[in-house]
Amino acid sequence: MTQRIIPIESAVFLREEQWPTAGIDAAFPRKQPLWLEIGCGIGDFIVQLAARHPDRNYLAIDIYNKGCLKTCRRVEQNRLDNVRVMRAEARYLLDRFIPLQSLFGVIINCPDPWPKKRHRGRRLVNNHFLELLRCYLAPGGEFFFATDFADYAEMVADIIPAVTGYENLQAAVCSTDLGDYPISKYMRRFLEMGQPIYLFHYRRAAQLAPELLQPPEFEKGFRLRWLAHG
Ligand SMILES: C[S@@+](CC[C@H](N)C(=O)[O-])C[C@H]1O[C@@H](n2cnc3c(N)ncnc32)[C@H](O)[C@@H]1O
Repeated sequence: MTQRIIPIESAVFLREEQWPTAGIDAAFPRKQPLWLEIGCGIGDFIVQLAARHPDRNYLAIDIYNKGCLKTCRRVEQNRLDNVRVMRAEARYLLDRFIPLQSLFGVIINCPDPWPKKRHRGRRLVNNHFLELLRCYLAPGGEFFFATDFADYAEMVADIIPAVTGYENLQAAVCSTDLGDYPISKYMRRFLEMGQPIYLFHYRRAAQLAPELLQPPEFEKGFRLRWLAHG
C-alpha cells in the first residue's frame, strides 16, 4: 500500500541524510545511553518512557510517515529533548546506521502480528532478527518485546531461549503482568477488550564469542519496499 507522505518539519525528526557523521549522540543535547523503539506508532509509549528517563536518549522509528509525524508532535508537546524520530525500517537502520554493540535497550510493542499462517514469515521478530539484534545490543543491553497476539508470543517464547546470548530477566519466559511498563495505543486497545499483553524482558549477555557478534546477511526476500514511496 502506498503511503501519502506528509513532509515532517519538526526539529526532533531526523532524516537519513541528517544522520550526524560524528554519530547519533551529536543529534541530542546530551551524550547518554541510546535506546531504540522500533515501530513507535503514534509515539504515546515513547513520550511516557522518555519523561521517566531523562538520562537516556531515545530513537523512535517507524516506517509509517503519519505515525512519525504524530510522534514528533507528541515529543514536542511534552517538551522532551531526549527523543529523536526517524522514518526507517528496523533492519535497514541497524545495518546502515547503528554501531555494533551500542544500544542500551531496544523496545518493540505490538508489532504487526501477521495472523495468517502463510504470512508468519513476515513477522519482524524471528530467529534471524534476534541474531541480528544481538550484534547491536551493548553488553547487558535490554530487549523488551510486547505482543497482544498469543501465537506471536508462543513463537517468540519457543525461539528466544535457544538463541545464544539472551538472558531472561523475568521468572517465566514472558509475563502478562505489565507492572509499571508504559501502555501504548495498541496495548491499551487490547487491554480494554480484556485481552492480555505478553511481555518479554531479556538482556544481552555481557560476554559473547566474536562470531556471535557478526550480523547475519539480510533474510532472503527482504526488500525495502517502503523506500520506493519515501
Ligand atoms: C501494530 S502497530 C503498533 C504501534 C505501537 N508500537 C503501539 O503499540 O501502539 C506496528 C507499527 O510498527 C511499524 N512497523 C512495522 N514493521 C516495521 C519495521 N520493519 N520497521 C519499523 N517499523 C515497523 C508499523 O508501521 C506500525 O506503526
